[in-house]
Amino acid sequence: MKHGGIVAAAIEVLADIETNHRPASAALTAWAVSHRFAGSGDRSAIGNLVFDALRNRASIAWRMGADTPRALAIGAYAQCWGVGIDRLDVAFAADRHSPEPLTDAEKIALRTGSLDDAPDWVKGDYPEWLDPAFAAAFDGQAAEEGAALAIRAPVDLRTNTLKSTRDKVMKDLSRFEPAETPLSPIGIRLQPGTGPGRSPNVQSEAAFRKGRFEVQDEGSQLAAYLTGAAPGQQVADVCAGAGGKTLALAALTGNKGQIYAWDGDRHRLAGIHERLQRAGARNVQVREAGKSDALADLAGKMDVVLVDAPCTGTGTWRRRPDAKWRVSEKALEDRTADQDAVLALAAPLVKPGGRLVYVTCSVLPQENDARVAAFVAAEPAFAPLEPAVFVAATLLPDETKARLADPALATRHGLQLTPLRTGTDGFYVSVLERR
Ligand SMILES: C[S@@+](CC[C@H](N)C(=O)[O-])C[C@H]1O[C@@H](n2cnc3c(N)ncnc32)[C@H](O)[C@@H]1O
Repeated sequence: MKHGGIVAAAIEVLADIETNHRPASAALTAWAVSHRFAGSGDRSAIGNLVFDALRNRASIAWRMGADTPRALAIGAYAQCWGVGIDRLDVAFAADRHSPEPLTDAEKIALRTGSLDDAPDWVKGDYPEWLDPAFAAAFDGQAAEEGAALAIRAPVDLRTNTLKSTRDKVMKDLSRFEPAETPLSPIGIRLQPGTGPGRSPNVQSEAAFRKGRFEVQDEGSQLAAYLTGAAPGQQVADVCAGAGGKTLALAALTGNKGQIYAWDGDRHRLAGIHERLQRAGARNVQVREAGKSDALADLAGKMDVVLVDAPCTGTGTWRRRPDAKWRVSEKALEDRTADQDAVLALAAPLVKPGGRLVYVTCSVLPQENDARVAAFVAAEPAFAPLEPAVFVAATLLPDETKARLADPALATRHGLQLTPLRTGTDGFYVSVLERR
């Protein structure tokens, strides 16, 4: 497909998302099913344009003076793919599947649209109702932090040290031009595609099938390190989901000691068994999902309890931009209630002197420091550690420890990683010691 057709298809998909309140991935699949002539390259180009439009929705709408699917797709094509008006006109003229030619008003908007007078939520491309939360979290940098959450994310991989080394995996994947991640000593970064270009799909690689690496954002890798888990320890992962952090913990503990993986939802936990096997993780016991008495025998015995809490996922907007415009005040309220519930469930498992580690992939203070503050008010036996203290107690290299101990990353009760600050997804980590 030529670019005119790609823009037209993106307009259709954006309209479907808006009209039918569908997730972007479902709308893209529906489009592909009804347009079987489109090849996989076309489908990923259309997907890229749709996701770029959603990542940058507020700023495109401001510049274009309209929030319609057409304005968003054309604006994303010009703003994110760097196509000037002349080339845009040529691209549209060269393809009979193009949308209607640009109007004079669109041409003026594309030429002169500016964000100079735009409010922070437009410059930062986040929902207006979250402005107070962003202002509180980022003290004068809300627009910049939001804008960094609106850029395509790289593909980050975690070397599975139970089976390989970073150097070997980088050789396995040399055709993707891998680079070492700056902070995680076992992370590998592949750059995302630009414009219509595909991002690397590494899950069909032999090295993946052999369990030598996992796809995992560098921030998530760091969160696993920040638990301080070490070989020989007893660790409970009570929101294990499909096991992303469980696998990282198994590698960190070198298969020595015991990890107990559990989740409130049996469907989410179901995927963990196959992943554990592929990764060669042998020190993980998966406890029966849903039933919290499945953890009763662990009470007071754990060195580390990880609560990788359910959250709004605001820190992952680079990867899931449609979620950004769907998140609601009600969803935020529901998640904070879940977070309080799961902290209360996890706390009794920690042994005296042990650590409760609270993690979210959110940047909203309501889900982060506020939850920790509410928890310690109810459970005075737990005290949040200073980031410099819990960072020092990890197996991270000294340069990473120095970077993560930077006071600029510290919040009242923990540590906040963001795309702007650390080049990772947005992750919050608080470590509480049981006195
Ligand atoms: C952020 S996800 C976990 C991701 C996973 N740890 C990983 O690294 O791939 C949060 C998980 O918390 C689970 N959850 C939600 N409420 C819960 C509760 N009250 N008790 C236990 N798990 C809960 C959800 O089912 C979900 O799998």
